Amino acid sequence: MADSAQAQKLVYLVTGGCGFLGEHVVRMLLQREPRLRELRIFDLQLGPWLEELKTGPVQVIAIKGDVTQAHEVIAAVAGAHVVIHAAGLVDVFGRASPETIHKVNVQGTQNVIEACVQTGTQFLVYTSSMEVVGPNVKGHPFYRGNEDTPYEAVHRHPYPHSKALAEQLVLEANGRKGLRLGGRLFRAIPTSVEHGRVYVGNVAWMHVLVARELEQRAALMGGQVYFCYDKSPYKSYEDFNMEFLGPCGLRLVGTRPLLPYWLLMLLAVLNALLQWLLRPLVLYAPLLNPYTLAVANTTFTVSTNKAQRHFGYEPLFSWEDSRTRTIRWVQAMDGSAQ
Ligand SMILES: NC(=O)C1=CN([C@@H]2O[C@H](COP(=O)(O)OP(=O)(O)OC[C@H]3O[C@@H](n4cnc5c(N)ncnc54)[C@H](O)[C@@H]3O)[C@@H](O)[C@H]2O)C=CC1
Ligand SMILES: C[C@@H](CO)CCC[C@@H](C)[C@H]1CC[C@H]2[C@@H]3[C@H](O)CC4=CC(=O)CC[C@]4(C)[C@H]3CC[C@]12C
Repeated sequence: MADSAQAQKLVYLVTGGCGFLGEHVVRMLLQREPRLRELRIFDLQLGPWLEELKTGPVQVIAIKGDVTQAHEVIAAVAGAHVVIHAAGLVDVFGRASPETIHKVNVQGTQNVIEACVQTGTQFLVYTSSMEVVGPNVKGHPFYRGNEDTPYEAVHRHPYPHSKALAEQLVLEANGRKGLRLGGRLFRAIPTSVEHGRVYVGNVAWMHVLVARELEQRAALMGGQVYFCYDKSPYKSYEDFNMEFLGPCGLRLVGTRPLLPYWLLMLLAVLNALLQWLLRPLVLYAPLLNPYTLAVANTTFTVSTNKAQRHFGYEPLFSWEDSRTRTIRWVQAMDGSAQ
């Protein structure tokens, strides 16, 4: 009894805990962090699924709050041993204004850092983005690179720009005291363009491990950047999607892109122009714009074992398991959309 009371001593806060990644982190912490006493979940929107978590041995506290509001963040952070900051505005489609993206991703992160410093929370794990590294607008491939691979990063788009600024803030702060299925998709991207993808469960697992090991290995791990990786195969964006969409009844038509690249780019530019023209009347934010086309059309994969070397990370879910789970998830999403 005394042992378990002593063992269960940690207070964690997950910002963006009701988002796609955040929910996985929350569930993973409850399953796999035996030292957890209290788990605070901070988000703009709280999901109804939180209720079921409140009946377990860990005290789960849902906090409806906004990372852009410094006082709300301080109140949530106070007394937490570890903060996992996964809240963010993910938008590469022009839905939100650059100012809003900056406010949530950069100012929000600054507020989290300040709250940690002010309240004495020593351990902050920040979810960045591959977009911070690239691909760059020049289309330079990043072929199975690792955290030390030189690559010319250029951030013209508001989302990667904001994530890069926020990552820099976190690094600098280190050490400071204080769909409908059944249909066809048309291939647009060559199969030779390789994309790195990671199963969300493994990303969540890496967060849990980093947070757990950070205290013991602060000298090694503090201020470090870790790529997320697992055993997912290197494939083009569309071929990878077909690993899940194929078993759900979708078919990818064409072994080569059906439209030439210049035509896709023209469509992308037209979309951007339409977005600009229509903005006073209606929000037009299609999937295809010059930025998303450049990302989809540039090889960007990682090959590293830094997380394994620094804190013993091994993927929790095999590729087969990740694939099966994702197929089930896609099927469930489709079911609930109908
Ligand atoms: N979706 C992706 O492909 C990738 C996402 N990331 C990063 O991972 C993190 C989580 O992303 P996802 O779970 O995919 O996105 P998501 O949109 O599902 O989750 C983000 C969560 O943050 C919350 N949030 C947004 N603004 C907030 C605010 N002002 N205050 C409090 N909470 C707020 C949202 O309500 C949402 O629940 C983000 O920081 C994102 O930049 C990194 C790499 C890839
Ligand atoms: C041209 C289309 C033909 O099928 C395909 C368009 C696909 C794009 C919408 C996606 C291709 C790559 C995606 C991005 C990538 O996975 C990295 C990301 C990381 C983040 O932090 C946020 C999301 C995203 C930018 C992701 C967004 C969608 C794509 C651009």
